[in-house]
Amino acid sequence: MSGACEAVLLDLDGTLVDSAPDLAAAVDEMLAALGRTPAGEAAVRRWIGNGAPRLVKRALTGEMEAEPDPALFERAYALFLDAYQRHLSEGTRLYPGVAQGLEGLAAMGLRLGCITNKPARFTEPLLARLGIRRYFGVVVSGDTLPRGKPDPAPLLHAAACLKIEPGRTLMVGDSVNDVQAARAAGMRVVCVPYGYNHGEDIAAAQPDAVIASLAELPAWILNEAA
Ligand SMILES: O=C(O)COP(=O)(O)O
Ligand SMILES: [Mg+2]
Repeated sequence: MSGACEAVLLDLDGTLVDSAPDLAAAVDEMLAALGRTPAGEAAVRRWIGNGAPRLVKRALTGEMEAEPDPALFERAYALFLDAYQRHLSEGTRLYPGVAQGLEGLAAMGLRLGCITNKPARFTEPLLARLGIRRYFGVVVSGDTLPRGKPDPAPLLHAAACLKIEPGRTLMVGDSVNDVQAARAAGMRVVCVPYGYNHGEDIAAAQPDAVIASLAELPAWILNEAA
């Protein structure tokens, strides 16, 4: 687990991009179509991270793990998908330091992957529109495999695609799901503190390090994991 770092897997929402404004717009449009009160962006920020179906269930129930009526969920999920498709990249931006960090990692010759719980139909256009698709040798979305993070499968799948051992692969994320998936995959994990961790301090999940921005990542790897 302490081999030199040869690949870096990066989470999308809350790590590379602040997508909360567009996700909140889609959630609120869905709720309005169902005759419900809007949730607002602050609530949506706490609900992001376990994929789109769970986000919609949280918006319908106000609970993190509750199951809404299946027929209501189906209707709401279709409304959400339609709304998010239209809002996808209106207000979504790269966080400061992301472009510099990706460029630095690529210049070090590291293989890069993007591992997100976001559905693939949104991941690919978003990466392309923000101009960062070309950095990633593999993209694994929330519906690429039967299970998303915190299951280690998406991370192990990405490492296998890049032909790099898990012990030589670093996960970078914003949430406890990223830390748990990395630990279960036998990978080191670095977190950023600015994303969506359900309102909790990410340091409590005990990643190997917390860095203020991705601009710090190339130097961290050179010092800690080269
Ligand atoms: O919950 C989501 O849809 C996305 O979350 P992630 O990109 O942080 O994995
Ligand atoms: Mg995230």
